[in-house]
Amino acid sequence: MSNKIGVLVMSYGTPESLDQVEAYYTHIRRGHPPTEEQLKELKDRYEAIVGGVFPLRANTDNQVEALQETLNRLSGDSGYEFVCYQGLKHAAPFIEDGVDKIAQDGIKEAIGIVLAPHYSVMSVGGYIKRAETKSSEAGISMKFIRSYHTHPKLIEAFANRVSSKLELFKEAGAERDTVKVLFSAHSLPAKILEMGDPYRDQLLETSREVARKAGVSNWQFTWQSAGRTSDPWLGPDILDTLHDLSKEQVEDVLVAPVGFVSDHLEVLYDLDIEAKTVAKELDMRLERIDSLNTDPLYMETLSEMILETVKNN
Ligand SMILES: CC1=C(CCC(=O)O)c2cc3nc(cc4[nH]c(cc5[nH]c(cc1n2)c(C)c5CCC(=O)O)c(CCC(=O)O)c4C)C(CCC(=O)O)=C3C
Ligand SMILES: [Fe+2]
Repeated sequence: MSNKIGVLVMSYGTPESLDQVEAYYTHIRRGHPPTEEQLKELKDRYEAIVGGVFPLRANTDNQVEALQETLNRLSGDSGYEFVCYQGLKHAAPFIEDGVDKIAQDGIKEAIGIVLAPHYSVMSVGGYIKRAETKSSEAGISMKFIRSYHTHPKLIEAFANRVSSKLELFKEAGAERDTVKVLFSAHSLPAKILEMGDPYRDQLLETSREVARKAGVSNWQFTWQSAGRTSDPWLGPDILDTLHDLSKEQVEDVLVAPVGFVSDHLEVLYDLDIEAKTVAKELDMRLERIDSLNTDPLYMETLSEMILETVKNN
């Protein structure tokens, strides 16, 4: 008899069309609608990346499908069958919808995992809290994976991407060690540090391990995509970092956004359009590593974390 285990795969969520951007933004702002100006600015950014297509939608679908396939392949004859459900933070199907579906399918045991490797009480912590509340209401026993930022296969996947992009600089005549590798992640309000949040330290650990694995010594960490609010966010921001590097005569920069696992607005706009424009003004060459998306090493990272959690029951 096969023992079914639900896997709630949680991700940020994205609108599916331009007319859904307002509802999405209002949800991110905890029910406070954006001003006309804020809304236009966000719509403009989505239009700039792909003209009204929302890549994170299909990317998340693909990741969840690939995860279910990888997980069931790796679990072999364990006797378990894993069924994956999506639960999104700010768009449908919401985290609560995913838990409801698990319950409707009569599954009593589930694992929750987030498509973001690093834990912060403000990011992954928020996903887990909502899933926990809903699953206890629904009578599902749910365990969570809080982070997987140093899993060897995750490190390997990022390191492979760094190495292959460094080759491009080499072909263009730049010595490997002159290329500055900039690891980056989504900024959060600076107050998380006073709360003893592990987010920054986990990101630095990932960066250090990827650099070591790829044989990179010329690197630093920087933040990106900070919110536009009055309280201070973690810095330095990547745009300031580029200005500083330019003053140090750095000409070649490879950005490795290790806080993200998929192509979406923060990568395709904040890096590929905004940061690239600034680099160009400064006469620097800026490249970005490819996103993990459904990289088999990433799918194996998630699967191994899930299988371990089930085994340790
Ligand atoms: C830590 C973190 C991650 C990484 C971890 C994770 O993946 O969870 C992340 C990812 C993402 N953030 C995304 C989009 C947005 N985030 C915003 C706003 C905010 N992000 C925050 C944090 C994070 N965000 C915070 C503290 C805010 C301020 C409002 C609040 O306190 O909650 C806004 C509002 C406008 C703006 O500020 O730009 C947008 C549009 C998309 C989807 C893009 C797409 O659709 O392609 C993705 C993957
Ligand atoms: Fe965000």
